[in-house]
Amino acid sequence: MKTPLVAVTMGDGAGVGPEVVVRALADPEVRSLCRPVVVGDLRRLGDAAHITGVDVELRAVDGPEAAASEPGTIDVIDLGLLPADLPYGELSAVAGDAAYQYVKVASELAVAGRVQAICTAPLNKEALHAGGHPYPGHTELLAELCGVDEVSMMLSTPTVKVIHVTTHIGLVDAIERIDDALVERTIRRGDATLRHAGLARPRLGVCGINPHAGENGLFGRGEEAEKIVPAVERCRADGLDVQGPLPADTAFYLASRGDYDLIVAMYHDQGHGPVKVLGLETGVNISVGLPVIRTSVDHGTAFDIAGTGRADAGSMIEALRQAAALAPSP
Ligand SMILES: NC(=O)C1=CN([C@@H]2O[C@H](COP(=O)(O)OP(=O)(O)OC[C@H]3O[C@@H](n4cnc5c(N)ncnc54)[C@H](O)[C@@H]3O)[C@@H](O)[C@H]2O)C=CC1
Ligand SMILES: NCC(=O)COP(=O)(O)O
Repeated sequence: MKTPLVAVTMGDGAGVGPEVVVRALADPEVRSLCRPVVVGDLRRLGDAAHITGVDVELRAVDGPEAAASEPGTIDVIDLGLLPADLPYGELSAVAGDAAYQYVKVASELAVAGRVQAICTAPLNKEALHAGGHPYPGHTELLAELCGVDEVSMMLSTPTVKVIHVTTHIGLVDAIERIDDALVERTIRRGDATLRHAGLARPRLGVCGINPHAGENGLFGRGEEAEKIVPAVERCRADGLDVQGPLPADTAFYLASRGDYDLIVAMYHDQGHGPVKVLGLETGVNISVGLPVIRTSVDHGTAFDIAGTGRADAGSMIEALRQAAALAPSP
């Protein structure tokens, strides 16, 4: 049986993206699960193979259809956008623009059905902006490229999964943006995703916004009652197994001991903080609501170690595993 074709974007060439990509794609287990094709710069990937000591042949291909399964070869759609002397660990508008172009090509391949999933290495948001693409991140960029209005960010680890109601906006704006309709749509997207993954009736815990979920009006301005309770009630009325609003700190403790399959976080750091504490190696970022499958590493460009060969590829390997698991049959 053929494994799914996955377009792997190289991310920001000044960061650890090329290193985690070559390390992950040399992993025999990854190659038994999918046929990857990297969208990036072949020369930079060669540099990364040298830095990491990964013994691999890099091969330029015109399209994903030629992608091989063997771990000894990495197939690359070479956009050739980066200068040979691009420094590691420094913000670069050229690398930011290139990272955008890789995602654009990968999304076109996915929308055309030429790959079954996209898996992204990290881009640097400041570089992306400096390169002329003012998107908050991949999620919003892919939503626009795929013609979708709203996408949710899910972080998945073996113990805790979390979906976010808001992500890359300021905290004051996030609280302003949260309303019961957005909370409800996020709950339903999370529930549907876990059902699709095989859970018959996922158990969801919904965080409050304020400390102790407002402690019955002691803290905050009644945001829980106004923005969260109606959404939870509507979802429960439809038979979803949803509890909340819960104190966010307790919600993550309860999820870690197995009481919930998915936590619904109201804003970026509420969901990301607990997941990052579990380690960078196993976390995967999954876009929920796109017409294509997209997974990503759960870490950033790590400019402090880029070019040193120290980058751990665990998150990239897990992101590729999840991409292969979620992808439709080729
Ligand atoms: N999927 C994506 O495209 C993501 C992109 N970013 C972007 O990355 C940039 C840097 O973000 P930071 O907050 O500094 O986080 P970061 O994840 O790049 O770095 C935080 C710390 O973790 C370490 N680290 C990260 N990845 C590692 C790996 N694979 N192996 C070993 N150590 C690793 C770094 O060396 C650093 O000490 C920002 O522009 C941010 O927006 C951040 C998260 C995800
Ligand atoms: N905090 C997660 C992150 O920054 C990744 O965002 P995206 O690029 O996947 O939208």
